[in-house]
Amino acid sequence: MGETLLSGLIRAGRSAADLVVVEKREERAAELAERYGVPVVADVAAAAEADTVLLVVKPQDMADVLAEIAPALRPGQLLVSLAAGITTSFIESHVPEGVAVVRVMPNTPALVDEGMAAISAGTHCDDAHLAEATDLLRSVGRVVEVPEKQQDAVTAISGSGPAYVFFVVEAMIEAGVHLGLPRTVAHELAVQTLVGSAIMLRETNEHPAVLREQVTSPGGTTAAALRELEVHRVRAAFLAALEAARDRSRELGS
Ligand SMILES: NC(=O)C1=CN([C@@H]2O[C@H](COP(=O)(O)OP(=O)(O)OC[C@H]3O[C@@H](n4cnc5c(N)ncnc54)[C@H](OP(=O)(O)O)[C@@H]3O)[C@@H](O)[C@H]2O)C=CC1
Ligand SMILES: O=C(O)[C@@H]1CCC=N1
Repeated sequence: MGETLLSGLIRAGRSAADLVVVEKREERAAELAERYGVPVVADVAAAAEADTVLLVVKPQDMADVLAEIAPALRPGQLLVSLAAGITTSFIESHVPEGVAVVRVMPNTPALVDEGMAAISAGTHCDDAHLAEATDLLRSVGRVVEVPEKQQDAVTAISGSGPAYVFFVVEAMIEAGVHLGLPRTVAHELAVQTLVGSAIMLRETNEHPAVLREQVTSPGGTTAAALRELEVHRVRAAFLAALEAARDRSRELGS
């Protein structure tokens, strides 16, 4: 996720000289420096001099990283965390008083500048901090502000969401192959169907149920397929899946 954001910031015209990446593994550091022309350092504390620090480590590593970086932080700086589940109050309790914290839940379509990010302000965050975080994330897609208590649900829908979509496409390709289509053809049909449907959703602004009804001819093929999806409780499975993701996000933050 960190590299996705880094590449987006550079595409959006941020100067590589204004960025510093922290990467401890030498091989990976060399790869990032070569690919993006950014300075890459191994010492977390060295990056703490930046006005804005993005934290893109796993939730399980967050306490260790905060312990490393905290002594070098100063009030007024902005910390932007992209970690699932980690609350702004957890971060605030590990850094000096007055450091501003913004919690963000991004997603991987940021790689193609079609990301969806939800942001929530912590206690010491002013409008300028929130605007800076919004600006960073807007480089790679859309941004909404949500109350922090909604972030676990956001994680379940848009943070993890791309994986569900890829899973469905994968299942459609496998089904196409099962029906006798060459794999390359099944792949192209499924992917373009997804892209076309996604653009329709955004451009028509219609409810998905309306668009689904337009495909569903009375007594036709789509009705036959949708009946099977209902019999196999796909809608209920999505509800259970998103609840599991929401619960896991809460767990990661506790
Ligand atoms: N993947 C996704 O779709 C999304 C991820 N997120 C969040 O983004 C964060 C990163 O996730 P993801 O990119 O998938 O995970 P990765 O494991 O790919 O990335 C985590 C990175 O953190 C580095 N790291 C770990 N410990 C330290 C440390 N002490 N100092 C400096 N760097 C460290 C790792 O380096 P190394 O490889 O050398 O160990 C690795 O590059 C998570 O908190 C996740 O919740 C949020 C939304 C979507
Ligand atoms: O799977 C995860 O925990 C991360 C957070 C949202 C998407 N990926």
